[in-house]
Amino acid sequence: MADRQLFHQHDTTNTSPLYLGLDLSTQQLKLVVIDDDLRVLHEEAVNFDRDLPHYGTEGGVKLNGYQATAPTIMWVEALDLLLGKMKDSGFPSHRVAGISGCAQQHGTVYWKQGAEHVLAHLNPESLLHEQLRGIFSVESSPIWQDSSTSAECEELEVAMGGAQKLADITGSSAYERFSGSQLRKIAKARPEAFAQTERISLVSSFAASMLIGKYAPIDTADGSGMNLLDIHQKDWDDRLLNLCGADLRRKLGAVVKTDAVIGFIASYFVERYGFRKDCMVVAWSGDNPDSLASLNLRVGDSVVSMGTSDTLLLTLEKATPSTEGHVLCHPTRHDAYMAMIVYKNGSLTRERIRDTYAWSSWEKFNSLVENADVGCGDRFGFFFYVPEITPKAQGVFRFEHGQQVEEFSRPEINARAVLESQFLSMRLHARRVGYHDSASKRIIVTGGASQNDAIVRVLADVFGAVVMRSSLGGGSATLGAAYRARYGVKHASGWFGTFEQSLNAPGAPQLVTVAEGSLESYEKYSILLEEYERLERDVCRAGQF
Ligand SMILES: Nc1ncnc2c1ncn2[C@@H]1O[C@H](COP(=O)(O)OP(=O)(O)O)[C@@H](O)[C@H]1O
Ligand SMILES: O=C(CO)[C@@H](O)[C@H](O)COP(=O)(O)O
Repeated sequence: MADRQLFHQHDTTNTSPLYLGLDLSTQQLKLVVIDDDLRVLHEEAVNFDRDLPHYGTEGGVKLNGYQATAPTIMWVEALDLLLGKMKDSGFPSHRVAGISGCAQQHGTVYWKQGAEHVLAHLNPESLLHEQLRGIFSVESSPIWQDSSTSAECEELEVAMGGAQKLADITGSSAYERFSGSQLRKIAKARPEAFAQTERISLVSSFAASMLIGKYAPIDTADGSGMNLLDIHQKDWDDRLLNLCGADLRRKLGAVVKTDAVIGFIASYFVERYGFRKDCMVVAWSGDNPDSLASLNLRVGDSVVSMGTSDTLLLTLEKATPSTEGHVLCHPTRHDAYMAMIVYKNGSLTRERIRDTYAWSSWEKFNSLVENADVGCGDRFGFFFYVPEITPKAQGVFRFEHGQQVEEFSRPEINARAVLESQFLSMRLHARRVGYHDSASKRIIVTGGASQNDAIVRVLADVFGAVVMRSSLGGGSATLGAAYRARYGVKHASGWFGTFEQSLNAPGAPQLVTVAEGSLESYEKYSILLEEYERLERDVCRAGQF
């Protein structure tokens, strides 16, 4: 897919535009280059644990009990490392007409007083992390894996008149990882640091700020993951701002539509990496909204993204939030919304089972999955190694013939049990955010684990669905960002088609069927789902946190 040779032609006559999409996700910073026909020319990535080991992260994160953070400066260093790799590969950055990006959602970055001045005067002779070290008032950014703010969540819900009232405004009841409760916690626990903070960014708008050399606005889609934005008015809710910290309207800045052009690339990148001065930067968003943007979906399609987290995404024509799951502003349609359910125990939990029961090999894991029966012979597992979001519970619980057991009598069954459990949970909870549960629907899979055929076959069986993958591979959030970059530039240059129309180009991804679940499997799993739902209630009681 990525043809490095393209960058070695030194063809100065080729001036056709290129677009970049970046994704600052949990474990890595990724980049994709597309041309004006939407063809993917190149992909690159920096993995935090492997390429920046001096920060000592595991899976890009530092865990301390319920707290989960990432060193903000690590993300800064990653950006130069990535662009340095691109430069070394002969990448013609002078052809880049537009850049956009996305990031893991909910995490926050705290810029000290005076930081914007530093951003505006970056010296291309030294690296970003050398210049930005010390300008964050909180040096470890709380991220989406954090579950340390239960008290603040309760305070927010009580103050707003209940969980449903909060969801009616912001699209979600209070969630520990959402930025509002995280801000309230920092404002209370570290008042001096909070007072010294000039600007608060999401991870997405923080990365965009480096690119434009000034504070970048938060976009409506990623802003919907904060418990602070009124998703109907598409503006901050002042009552919530006041509850979460002083002077927040100023500290958060304005909110913009996700397709807004937010500025031109900063001179640092022009001088150090050869970008052209008029390269536009389009608002950055969340990685899940950009996964949705990367796919030309039909009405009724669902997306299952299996990155570090697992998520289920749907387009909604109307916002009817409940206390389960999330409703976000849609990234590419101003009149629509997206529903989202999120699981913390996604890829890392599958990896843990693979390492324990399948000799750390996906191949062996897959053969264990394929050799086990539907329903694992009346066995169910709940694998919440880290405190789970959906449902709110922690711990590992196994049931064999209705009885709770420490370990299955056939331990190798864990491989299929973890997948069945994850997908039964999605089917159960998806119904509550607007998914119409019936067989033969289309599910489009994205993210690292979507490349695994055995995993997607179980997904197809549990949902009785046609599971499809993009012909362009697994990392679709970067691609969504690149498509938005291209659309934003075209729009700013006077083209008034819709985002969906802009995807009508020769290199647009094709959806390829990778697994087909049958009506028979759908019905079998419908019966298992009733037992699963009952057990889940017990697990939630036993695994409270
Ligand atoms: N063949 C595979 N089978 C199952 N999971 C895989 C496979 N290849 C990669 N993964 C999973 O993909 C995850 C990374 O997915 P990715 O979408 O890149 O994550 P993120 O965007 O959160 O950094 C890894 O944690 C890994 O477990
Ligand atoms: O918390 C959420 C969404 O609500 C997560 O989905 C994060 O956005 C992390 O994304 P990945 O790194 O797993 O792609």
